[in-house]
Amino acid sequence: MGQTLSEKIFSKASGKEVKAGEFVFAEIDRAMIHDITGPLAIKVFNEITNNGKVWDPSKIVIAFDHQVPADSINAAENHKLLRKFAKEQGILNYDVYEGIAHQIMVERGHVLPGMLVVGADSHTCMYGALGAFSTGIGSTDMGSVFALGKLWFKVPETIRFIVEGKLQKRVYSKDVILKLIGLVGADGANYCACEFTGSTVREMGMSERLTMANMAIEMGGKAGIIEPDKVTENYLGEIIDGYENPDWVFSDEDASYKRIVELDATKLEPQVAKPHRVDNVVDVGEVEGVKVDQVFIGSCTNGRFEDLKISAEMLEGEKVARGVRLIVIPATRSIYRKALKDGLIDIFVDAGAIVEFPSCGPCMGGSFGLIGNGEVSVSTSNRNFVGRQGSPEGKIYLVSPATAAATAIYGEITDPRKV
Ligand SMILES: CC(C)[C@H](C(=O)O)[C@@H](O)C(=O)O
Ligand code: SF4
Repeated sequence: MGQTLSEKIFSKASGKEVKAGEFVFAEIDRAMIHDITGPLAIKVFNEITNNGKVWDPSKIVIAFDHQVPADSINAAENHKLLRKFAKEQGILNYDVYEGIAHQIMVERGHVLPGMLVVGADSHTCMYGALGAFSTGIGSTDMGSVFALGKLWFKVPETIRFIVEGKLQKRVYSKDVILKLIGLVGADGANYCACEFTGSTVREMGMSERLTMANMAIEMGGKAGIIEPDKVTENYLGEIIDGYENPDWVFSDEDASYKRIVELDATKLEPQVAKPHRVDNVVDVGEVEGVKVDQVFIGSCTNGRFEDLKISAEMLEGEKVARGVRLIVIPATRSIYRKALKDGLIDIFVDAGAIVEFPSCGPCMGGSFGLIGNGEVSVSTSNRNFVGRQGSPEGKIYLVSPATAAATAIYGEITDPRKV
């Protein structure tokens, strides 16, 4: 019997041939913390090592993204603590205002195919788009990773999602992943590696693949994974000088899967996750006309250059509907710079949007851009739980950047194919 990509990565990381269901103690290739989860990881690390040294400072990344610039004294103190720790430990990969941790991890070349990566954040599953096994862990687990460079895992079973066919105009990977989450449910892939494959996925660029893997956690997945190919090679070739001979890993033909889920994507309509569950997914036609107060284009799910470009092309020469707030946040500084150079920021500002500097922004209602009682938010992010973006009496609909742009123009949920 062959092995899945995840079984292979865990075999390498634990130094023995393993199958799903086995418990392993595996070596970690990269570990990420950010301004919310980092302080507790450091506290635990200091307790268990008596203020010792981390296992390998070059493998640790510290990002500042949830509350930047500091929006409270508490946040400022957290930032201070992280900077101090980075300096004391010789951690060079710490960036105060560079953008969302997950995007930094991929665009700075911290993640390579075949790696085992952990991050103290649930959407760490995103980096699997590069053919790595990457998963979110708690801050206390991270404290021990910092000390040992190892962590125990149960090797997950894999669900294979095979998506076939050409997507219609203005239907994107966000619609595909929302559809899949709707099909299997928010707990449909609990503790499984979600492997995305099929011609639709192969046709996607890296930005779209990252959106898919990012939301694996919203169906309970331990990781989102896409086998590496030419797209992966080109992406890494552009960001890493002299990148070659990748340590690529693939699932064997005869690997065993927990489940295979197939989707014919040719007739897929733009999808919307209605309040208050990510698996409450319908075709856009079912919610068209719902009046909105705020539209947010950004987050680790859809804050990349390609997402901004899709939205900007639709907003060019248009105005945001009266009474609607459109907040646009590029995921990282480099995306922001590219969007500036390419004139996208001008288009957003001319249309009446508020463009903010890279951060998580309103995605989890942590700092700014909150919604009030009874208000409706349409968001390109990944969660629409009660109170996620402010008032528990508010409502959040999750959509693609195209549906978000169309909605901002009309002030009500709108099918992007009409714009
Ligand atoms: C703050 C952090 C723990 C959290 C996560 O892990 O997902 C956040 O990023 C989120 O999206 O809810
Ligand atoms: S953008 Fe949203 S989902 Fe992503 S890490 Fe930040 S808060 Fe979490």
